[in-house]
Amino acid sequence: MSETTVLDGDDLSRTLARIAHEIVERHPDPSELVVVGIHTRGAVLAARLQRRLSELLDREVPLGDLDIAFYRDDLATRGAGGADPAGPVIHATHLDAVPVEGASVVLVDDVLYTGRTIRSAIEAIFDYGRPGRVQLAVLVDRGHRELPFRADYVGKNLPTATAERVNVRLEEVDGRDEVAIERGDAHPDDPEAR
Ligand SMILES: O=P(O)(O)OC[C@H]1O[C@H](OP(=O)(O)OP(=O)(O)O)[C@H](O)[C@@H]1O
Ligand SMILES: O=c1cc[nH]c(=O)[nH]1
Repeated sequence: MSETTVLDGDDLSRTLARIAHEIVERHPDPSELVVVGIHTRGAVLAARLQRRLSELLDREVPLGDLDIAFYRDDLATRGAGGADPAGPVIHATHLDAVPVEGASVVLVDDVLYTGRTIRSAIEAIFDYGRPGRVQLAVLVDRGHRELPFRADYVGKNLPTATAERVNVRLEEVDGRDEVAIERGDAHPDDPEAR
């Protein structure tokens, strides 16, 4: 197993600044803007983006976070709630105080891969209200979609093999900011590994 760093802390900070500016450009009426992050690292990124957006717009942009564990379509196989130690960790969802109804929700996650997390997140949001629209911001799009989603704001497009993993590390969770590609040990003749 080997790892290559593709974004360091400065790159990550510049990337978030760019995404914040893109969001502002595409929201002529910022009063409808709401930011919602997906646990765990998507919520951390959403909080950072919300701080930048609030500064740029000179108004407090509403911020929420959600845990999609109970909405996953693979809940039965992954387990949840702690019965299976390999299952997803359940966090609280904080959307009650967020004006989702009619809003322009910018959903934030660290990695976009199959798209299943995003499908679950949209389902979760609709339990709290009917947004006017939902846009997606991700730090990394690594390809390999299994559902028809694309991101509106992408920090970095990172073509990957399925045997690889993108590791997003954030100061608040991991002690440092970094994006790295971890290479698996797939056989070199395996077309999926290229
Ligand atoms: O598009 P998808 O195929 O749904 O994959 C993307 C999701 O997967 C990751 O979480 P993961 O379940 O790997 O757990 P993590 O929080 O430990 O990174 C990542 O944080 C995204 O939320
Ligand atoms: O490579 C991947 C795939 C899913 N989630 C991640 O964080 N990285």
